[in-house]
Amino acid sequence: MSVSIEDLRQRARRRLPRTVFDYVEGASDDGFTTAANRRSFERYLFRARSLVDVSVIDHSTTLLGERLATPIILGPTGLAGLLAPRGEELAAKAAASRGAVFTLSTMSIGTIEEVAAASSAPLWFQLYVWKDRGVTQSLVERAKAAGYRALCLTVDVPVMGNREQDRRNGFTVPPRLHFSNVMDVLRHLGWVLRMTSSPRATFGNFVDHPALTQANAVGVARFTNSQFDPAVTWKDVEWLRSIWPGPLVLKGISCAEDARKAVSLGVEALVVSNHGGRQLDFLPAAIDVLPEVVDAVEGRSEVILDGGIRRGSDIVKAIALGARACMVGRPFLYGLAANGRAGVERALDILTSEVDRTLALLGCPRLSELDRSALRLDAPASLERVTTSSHLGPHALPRRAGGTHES
Ligand SMILES: Cc1cc2nc3c(=O)[nH]c(=O)nc-3n(C[C@H](O)[C@H](O)[C@H](O)COP(=O)(O)O)c2cc1C
Ligand SMILES: CC(C)CC(=O)C(=O)O
Repeated sequence: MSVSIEDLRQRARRRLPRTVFDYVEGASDDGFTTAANRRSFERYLFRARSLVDVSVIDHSTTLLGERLATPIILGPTGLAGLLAPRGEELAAKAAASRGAVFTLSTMSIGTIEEVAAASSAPLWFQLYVWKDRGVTQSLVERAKAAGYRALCLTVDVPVMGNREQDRRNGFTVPPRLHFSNVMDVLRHLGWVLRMTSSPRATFGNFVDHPALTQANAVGVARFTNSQFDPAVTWKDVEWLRSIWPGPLVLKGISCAEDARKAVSLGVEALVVSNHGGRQLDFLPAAIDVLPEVVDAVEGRSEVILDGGIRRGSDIVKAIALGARACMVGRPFLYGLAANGRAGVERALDILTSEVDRTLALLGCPRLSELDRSALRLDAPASLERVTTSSHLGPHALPRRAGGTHES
């Protein structure tokens, strides 16, 4: 039985061919940022209160005007349908069963319409802007027609990050057998057999694209770099505002200046994210950027933290630092690969029960009442080893003016 996200990860590793697992794990360049996303959570320690009635725990939150049963959002992940047949639909169903938001990637295997039809979860659509603005506009219109509630524009992929392992593996869409991976694929016949029931093995929203035939496997970076527009600017945010009637979310914000610019354009929510360390390497850990962005927006936009969450305690730390909710990527993908819909539900249940236990032990029964006073903001000497090895220094965290830290 999987009792932690790491257990699900190990199961996913056993069940997936190496090239597919490597794609999920993929970090750019030296993997500094991916590792920092995890490591930096260790720098935030708790200040627990005792003798508080914690017999009832409330981990609900509000986001974009909606009350949500859980602060966990399933983030956009391209090609999730390679982990299990109809993978996006299964994950969206799991999200619905737990009251979580599911975000569908532009680059999913399942289409905008298939996923909307399969799930009653609150759905967000993640957008990559294509050079052909006609394609972009039609994606937005399809999402609107299918009932997606928010449009989540990813702003940290002007070009694809350098995922060296995918390049070594010759990872393509559809995945191709070649001399170097044939033995590995044969060792994962269960996956091969399961995937025979998949409707397709390429980007579902672009099935008619001439570059995407079964006969013509393309490298993900080659394809996306040829289609995504590296010239996207704030003007496009204004354009999207004009064609999308609902809330707009920007994902991939990593500094105060961009946060303030987004607020000035009326963007409703920002996702502090470095794409799980898959894009620009040597960005700081997302949790270390969070206070800067929270302080910059001054409550005029909601802030979501994304990157490195593997424990409920990570979620509690992010909420205490001012996030409204947290996105997870790999944790639910591990669950999906390990056991389909039930695996995603397991991932959500593991994180939720860890949130609840952490809140109880912290003496704060309501997630919405967390603030920075729940954390020790200065890394004590016991953390020196961690801070030294992470190159981040002990005082990266700006204090909120008038914070309750000393109370
Ligand atoms: C396999 C995979 C595919 C991803 N695809 C997308 C995508 O299509 N669009 C996007 O905005 N982010 C994408 N991401 C980034 C995630 O949305 C999220 O930012 C990241 O996974 C968070 O880090 P975590 O995996 O540590 O939770 C992807 C991440 C992974 C692992
Ligand atoms: C298919 C890719 C474009 C998805 C993505 O954004 C990623 O792998 O990080």
